[in-house]
Amino acid sequence: MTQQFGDYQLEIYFNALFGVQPQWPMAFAEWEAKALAVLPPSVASYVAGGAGDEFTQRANVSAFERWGLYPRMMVGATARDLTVDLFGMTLPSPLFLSPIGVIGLCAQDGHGDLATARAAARTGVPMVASTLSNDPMEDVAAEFGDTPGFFQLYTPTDRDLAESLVHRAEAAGFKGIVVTLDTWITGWRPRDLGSGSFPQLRGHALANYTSDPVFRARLPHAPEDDPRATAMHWAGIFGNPLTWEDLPWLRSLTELPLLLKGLCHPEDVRRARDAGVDGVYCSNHGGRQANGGLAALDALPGVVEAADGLPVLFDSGVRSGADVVKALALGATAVGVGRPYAYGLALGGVDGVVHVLRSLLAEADLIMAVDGYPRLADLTPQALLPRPGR
Ligand SMILES: Cc1cc2nc3c(=O)[nH]c(=O)nc-3n(C[C@H](O)[C@H](O)[C@H](O)COP(=O)(O)O)c2cc1C
Ligand SMILES: O=C(O)C(=O)c1ccccc1
Repeated sequence: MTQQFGDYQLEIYFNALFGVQPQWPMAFAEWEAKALAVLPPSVASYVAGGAGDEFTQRANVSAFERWGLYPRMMVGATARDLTVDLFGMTLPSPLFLSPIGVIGLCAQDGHGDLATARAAARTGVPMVASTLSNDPMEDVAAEFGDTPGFFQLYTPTDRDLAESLVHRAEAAGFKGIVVTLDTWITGWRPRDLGSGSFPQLRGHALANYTSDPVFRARLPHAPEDDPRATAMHWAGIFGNPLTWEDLPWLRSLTELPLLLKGLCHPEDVRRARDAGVDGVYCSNHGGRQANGGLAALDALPGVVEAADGLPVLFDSGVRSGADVVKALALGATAVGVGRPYAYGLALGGVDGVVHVLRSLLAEADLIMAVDGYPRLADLTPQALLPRPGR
């Protein structure tokens, strides 16, 4: 049975009819404003901020405005099918939760990684769990229920540690490894620089390292005894400036599906494909890494063409169900939600994340109904028209 995600709308109206008013904001701008007001200021600016004057971050969002979906009438789209096949699994929807390294800090109790995993269990929306986590990956994976999860690897320079992290992810039951390529060095982020605050350097989100036997063995003291030295050691091994010559080694670490995150150029996608990756992940890290660059959405069609049938995951700038539909029409296999769920978590914990995901899915589902595209396969580039004059 496919879920009719649009039913969330009826649930909200009927609840209100019987005296239960909606608990949370219904649109991104309000989630964001309210969440930023409740988060500690340094976390709020870390999450909301990006590289440089945040031109690319804004471009990610405004790129969606340049496309419009052609409405098609008399299709009879009474039932929609949003199920997606990915690496042999059938997912109820094409959404996933993008990795957010400080998601733990977005929850009041500091366990936002676990809360996000619980939201994944409740919605069937897979979580891509970051290497940077307040709770060890084994504890995060234990919350997934029947929903598959993916592990996002920040490849350390210490190869033994990289291997240990991947093997732990396999043992914990993750269904794929997502290697992020665009963050081996941190971009120029004026907001964080202005406050001199970088969460990981203050010891946050390092639980996957401090719980790792290889990492621990390299430290002269137990991480608990000297958190500052631990964070300094982490800073020394965190970022590996990988080259294409490293890809066979990464590929050799696991038989799980291997995806590369941060690919935007078609030539890079072809190289990745030739080297045997199982999927590509088109993203510019939400405009947090390099400013002045293109919107990720503008790179998506070229990535899809070069991927030549490999699954293409996409994120950067998705703020609404309409955005989800447009990314799917431009060829994404699955669409990642980033900042919006961090804000949902800050506002309402697990329920807040579930609300954000259900809202995005309800809107996407209702657009597919109203505009006459009942199946994901109906959403093709021909369904879109660039808006004139933009
Ligand atoms: C606060 C924050 C932390 C992030 N941490 C990670 C991370 O640990 N690993 C990773 O691959 N991407 C990370 N990202 C990037 C997201 O996975 C995703 O690409 C980005 O949020 C998409 O942009 P959007 O949120 O503006 O839609 C982070 C993003 C944010 C906002
Ligand atoms: O903040 C980020 O986007 C992120 O993923 C990160 C993680 C570690 C170092 C620098 C950036």
